[in-house]
Amino acid sequence: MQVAVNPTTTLSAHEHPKHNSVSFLRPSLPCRVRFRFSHRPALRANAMATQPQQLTITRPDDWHLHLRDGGVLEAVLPHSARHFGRAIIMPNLKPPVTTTARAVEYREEILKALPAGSSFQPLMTLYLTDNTSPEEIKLARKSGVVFAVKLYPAGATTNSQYGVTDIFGKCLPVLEEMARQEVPLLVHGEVTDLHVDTFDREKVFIDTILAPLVQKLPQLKIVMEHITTMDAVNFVESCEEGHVAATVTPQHLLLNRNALFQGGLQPHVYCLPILKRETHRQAIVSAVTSGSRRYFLGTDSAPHDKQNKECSCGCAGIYSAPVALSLYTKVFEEAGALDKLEAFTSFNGPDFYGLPRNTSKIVLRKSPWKVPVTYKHSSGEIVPMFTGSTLEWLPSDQDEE
Ligand SMILES: NC(=O)N[C@@H](CC(=O)O)C(=O)O
Ligand SMILES: [Zn+2]
Ligand SMILES: [Zn+2]
Repeated sequence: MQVAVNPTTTLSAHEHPKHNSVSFLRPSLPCRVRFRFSHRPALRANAMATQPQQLTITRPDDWHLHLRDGGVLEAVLPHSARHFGRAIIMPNLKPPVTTTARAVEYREEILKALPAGSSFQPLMTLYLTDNTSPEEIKLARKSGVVFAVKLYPAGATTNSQYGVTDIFGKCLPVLEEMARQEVPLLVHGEVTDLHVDTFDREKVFIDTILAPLVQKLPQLKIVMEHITTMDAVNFVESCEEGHVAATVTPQHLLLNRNALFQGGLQPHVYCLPILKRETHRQAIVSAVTSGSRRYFLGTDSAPHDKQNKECSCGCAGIYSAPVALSLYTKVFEEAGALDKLEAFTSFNGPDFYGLPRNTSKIVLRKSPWKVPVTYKHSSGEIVPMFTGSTLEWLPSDQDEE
């Protein structure tokens, strides 16, 4: 990774002096008030003196992405394809992608919707159900286009109603086949028991499902998707490196649960697992910026039409694809860990999946830019995370420089 302290001077990242930085939750998202990052002025002046203005990093991948289909796919795909080399494509369509044959078709739809000249690669996944067969896993492996299988506990999140009702009762033969074929299991890690408090669902899932699963099938590769708690961090750290890893979203690094209620109910920061309290956010930031190889970028960018977010029973999901790279960079900058950014965005994911790292580069420049208020699609519009606000880091392709 190269770091430029001004646009003309380039240092390698490890030579760069760590700056004093603050990591705190800025007051967020009052109704109709634009989100703005604020630093304490004294620290800001100090930080400005040493902070780099430009970074060149290996092209990142997104290891957790919802692209949907039809008009929404066409509208959102360019935002991911612009800067990411590859993405793990989530299978929770309506109806879900439960077979390799359907994954192959869906992949074709995505490739067709790509902007001309894009080399973005969709890495497909299967949606695990109570009836998925070990045979399907062999087909998936043989296809060369399916890279993982996704576990949605039935009822846990958007379009999860066909998900698994009893993992140990119904899915062990499939999971054993996945371990044999080295197909990773991606996990939405929340229990669905209505008696369990929403904020505890990840921890209870770890205790009652994930820990026993790792004990039973230590060879199965598992990615705990979109982790939100220090319990998840502790769990991931307790497992063998290379067997259990986690993706982390921009929202769980930047926001705590206050953001949901700041100045009124805020549907555009509602996602699952729900935002947690500040101590959990801090634990995730520390884990991710520590340089550990167990964590990698997964935006969980999850577009829903504005109407389905701003209504009496709004959908869970935050559309972050256009802003994610700016936000991750911000998080690492605030933690004084810009030298660890590239491993998180571009190395740890492919290393875990056993895929080559990307060879092309992107440039992240400090150049304030305004997030559009909405993005139109064929039958509606999508409100992005941090709608209408100004972000500091602007990503661009190296050859655009
Ligand atoms: N994260 C979300 O809140 N929503 C996702 C589903 C998921 O990843 O759980 C979606 O598909 O909308
Ligand atoms: Zn999920
Ligand atoms: Zn998701």
